[in-house]
Amino acid sequence: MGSVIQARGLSKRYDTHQAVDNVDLTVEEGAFFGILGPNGAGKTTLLEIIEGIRKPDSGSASIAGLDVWPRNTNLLPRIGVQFQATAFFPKLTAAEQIRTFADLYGAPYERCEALLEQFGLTEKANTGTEELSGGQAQRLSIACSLVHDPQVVFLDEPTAALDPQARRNLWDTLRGINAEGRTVVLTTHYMDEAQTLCDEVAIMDNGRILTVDTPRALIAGIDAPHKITVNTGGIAYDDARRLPGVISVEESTDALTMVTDDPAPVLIALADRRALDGVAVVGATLEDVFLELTGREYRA
Ligand SMILES: Nc1ncnc2c1ncn2[C@@H]1O[C@H](COP(=O)(O)OP(=O)(O)OP(=O)(O)O)[C@@H](O)[C@H]1O
Repeated sequence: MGSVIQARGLSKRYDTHQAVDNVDLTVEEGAFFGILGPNGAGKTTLLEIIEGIRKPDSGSASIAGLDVWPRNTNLLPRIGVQFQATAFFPKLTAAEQIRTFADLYGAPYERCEALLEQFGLTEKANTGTEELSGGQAQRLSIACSLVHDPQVVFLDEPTAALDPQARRNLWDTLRGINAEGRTVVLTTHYMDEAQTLCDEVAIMDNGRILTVDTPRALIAGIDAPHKITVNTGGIAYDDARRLPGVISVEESTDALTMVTDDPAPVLIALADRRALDGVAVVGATLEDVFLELTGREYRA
C-alpha cells in the first residue's frame, strides 16, 4: 500500500490570520488518520483544502494521484465528505435525506437501506431529521457521505457536541468504516478520541503541523512519569512515599496515587504488601505530548 493523500507546502491566510502555515502531509492508504488540535488551530481550513473545496494560497495536494485544485470532478466518486448535521436538506425524513445523496451520486437505493441498517437508523428511516438525536443525526450525515462507496472519507469533528455515550457509540461506527478498507481522515479536538481511534495523528497548532506519528510513538517520545493509583487502606501515605522510585504521592478520599518514572518496582512493592486493590497505571497521554511541544496546557 502506498500513500493516498499527499500535500506539500499548503498555506492559507484570512486577512492577517495565517490559518494554515506551510503544511506537508502524507496519508497512507487504509489509514485512520487524525488531525488533532485546539479550536482555531486551522484543522477545518486544512481539511477543506485537501478535499478540494477551498483554494490554498500556495502549495498543492493530491488524492489518489489526482490534484485536488483546480476542482477535479474525477475525484468526487472517490471521496466522501461528511456534511454537518445542520446541512441536511430541510423537511426530509432520514430515508429521503440519504436517497437524495444517492440521486446526486447515481447510487442505488438498496445502498441507502443497507447504510441505514449498518448505522442503526432503520427504525428512524421515516423520522424527520429535525427529530433525530445528535448522535443519530451525526450517524446519518456520515451514512450520507458513504452512499457512493468512496475510497477516502473526510470527517470534520464528527463527535463534537455529542454526549460521552453517543461519542463512544460513534467511535465504533467510525472504526467500522475504516475496517471496510477505507482511508479515514478525521479532525478532532478530543485528545482521547485521537489516541483511541487513529493509527496516525498529526498535532496541529496555529496553522502548523507540529508532529505526525502513531499515538504510541508520540507518547513514547516524551519523558512523562507514570501514575499508579490504588484504593486507600492497602498502604499508608508515609509508606507509599518511601517505596522505591516513587517521586510523589497524592491522596484523595478513596485513592492513593504514586508518581514514578519506573512503575515495575513500585508495583512489585505494592504486590508484596497486598496493596494492589483497584490498581490503575496511567502513562503519558497526548495531552502531555501537546504540553511538551507547545509549552502550554491543552485546552480544546
Ligand atoms: N472564512 C474565514 N474568514 C476569516 N477567518 C477565518 C475563516 N475561516 C476560519 N477563519 C479563522 O481561521 C482560523 C482557523 O480556523 P479553522 O476553522 O480552520 O480552525 P479549526 O482548527 O477547524 O477550529 P474549530 O475546531 O474551531 O473549527 C481561526 O482563527 C478562524 O477564526
